[in-house]
Amino acid sequence: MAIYKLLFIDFGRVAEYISQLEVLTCARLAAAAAGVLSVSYVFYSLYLSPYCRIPGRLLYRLSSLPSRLVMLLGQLPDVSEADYYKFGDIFMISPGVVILSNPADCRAVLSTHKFAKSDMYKAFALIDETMFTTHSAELTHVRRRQIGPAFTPGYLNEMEPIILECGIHAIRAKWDKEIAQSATVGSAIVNYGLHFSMVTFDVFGALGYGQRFNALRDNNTKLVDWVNDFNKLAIINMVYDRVLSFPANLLVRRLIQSRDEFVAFGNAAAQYRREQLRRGEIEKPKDLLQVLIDGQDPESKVQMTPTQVTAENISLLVGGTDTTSLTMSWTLHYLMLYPDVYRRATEEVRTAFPRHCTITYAEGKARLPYIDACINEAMRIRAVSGVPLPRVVPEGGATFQGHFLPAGTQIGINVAGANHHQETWTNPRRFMPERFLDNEKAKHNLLTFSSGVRICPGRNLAQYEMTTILANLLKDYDLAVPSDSLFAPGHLDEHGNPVAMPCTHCLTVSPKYPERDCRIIISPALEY
Ligand code: HEM
Repeated sequence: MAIYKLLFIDFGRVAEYISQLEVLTCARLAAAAAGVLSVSYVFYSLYLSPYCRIPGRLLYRLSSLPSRLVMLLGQLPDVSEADYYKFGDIFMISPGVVILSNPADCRAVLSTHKFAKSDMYKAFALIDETMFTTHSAELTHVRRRQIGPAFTPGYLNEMEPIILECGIHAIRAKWDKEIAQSATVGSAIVNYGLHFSMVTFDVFGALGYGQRFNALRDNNTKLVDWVNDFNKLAIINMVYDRVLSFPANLLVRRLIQSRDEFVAFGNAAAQYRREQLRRGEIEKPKDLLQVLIDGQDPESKVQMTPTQVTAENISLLVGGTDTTSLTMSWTLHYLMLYPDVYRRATEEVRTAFPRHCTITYAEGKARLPYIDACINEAMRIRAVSGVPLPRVVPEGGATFQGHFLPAGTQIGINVAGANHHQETWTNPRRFMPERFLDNEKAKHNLLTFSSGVRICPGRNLAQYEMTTILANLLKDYDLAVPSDSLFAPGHLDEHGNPVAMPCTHCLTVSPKYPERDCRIIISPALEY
């Protein structure tokens, strides 16, 4: 029996009654009903919902629109950081979405597969499920066992000649050429943001595809364009998850075509490698592509299919290029804002190494603790992953900061908030690399690479690139901010710290105006 009969509602008579009412009266009734519903919703959200005692901006607690808008405008990193300072360890950013900023809480969530990644990650599974997109603990384990060997120190040492060739050697060649061709004798202005981006793509192109793209030298942006298109498609897929099906796919035809070309390129690179090896034309190279092809889970003995190889390769490329280059950009930016830090970093490297040499990762790690601390401090103060990492509360719910969160609540791990946590970091708004010197606890509290079961598997590769590039550049070049730069040491904020260039966020936290703000004057360091 229909429910309305149970409730003794005769809809025929209701309709007849409504038809007899004047239009104006109907409108008034509708408005009154909408008003009552709205007031009830606000009342429920603020006083009755399970989240009603959790602080947060009023509008954010009532609707998901403000946080979506903030995200669209690229302001999420600033808002996540500012709201941490305003509301503390726990706050709401959207109905049913709670942000955690206490490093211990964040680590507790990230330490277990029980708090699974949210559905948002599915948007990136544009080819196949990958280590990055999967919810499955089992697949995560398998993939980490298959791909993980690429990021061990032993294997990274084997890959280091390529990292140096496509990284620091390529930048040196570029910068020397810029200086030689500059109208100003002995110096040039370059855009480090652009150059760091190009080299990380070149390093990955060589390691993941066995090819030299020479993005930095020849401005070949093929790989960069594919990744940008891939990211755009993933973001649209996040907003509208049927975009890959007819008819919506017609609107993103170009992006789908670009993805298909990218996949075909990846498949062909792997196939070519297999054939070269089968014909005995080459020795087995030591690179990422080879690990992806060979990678076998020691437990299940499972290897990846060709599609999985290509999907994981793209996922590593997407996850590992901008993150690394942007971290280098923020590091250099902060060094320019804090002249004492810059001086100490250059003194350290120029005391430890002769003028004409290339510092390897192992040498840098062993003898350049201050530069290592500068990179860590840049990763803390401006984490390129500084937006909440979404996870879901499991069955049974969970309690954080005295608030019970029911199952299904979405948690955002506020990397920016945790990295500014005032009880964890002294004077968190200030760039102070020395806080990382001889301080394993500080490194443990740094959440920029995430933590726990889904911690960034590529962090060691990123460290190889960042240390070798930054240490060698600080050794070989004198760097200075152009006189027309808006962001210089003397330009202080209300807390007495140099104002950093503004940032924006798409998938990573990047300078908002890189053409304007990432310019730097370079000149060869004097012989010493
Ligand atoms: C400074 C550079 C980097 C930073 C700051 C960084 C940061 C992160 C963070 C925060 C996560 C967790 C994301 C989440 O849970 O939503 C992550 C995951 C990941 N990163 Fe990185 N990353 C960097 C470099 C790299 C590199 C070089 C690679 C590979 C070449 C890489 C590959 C990955 C992959 C595959 C994941 C997914 C892991 C999983 O979900 O199990 N990353 N990274």
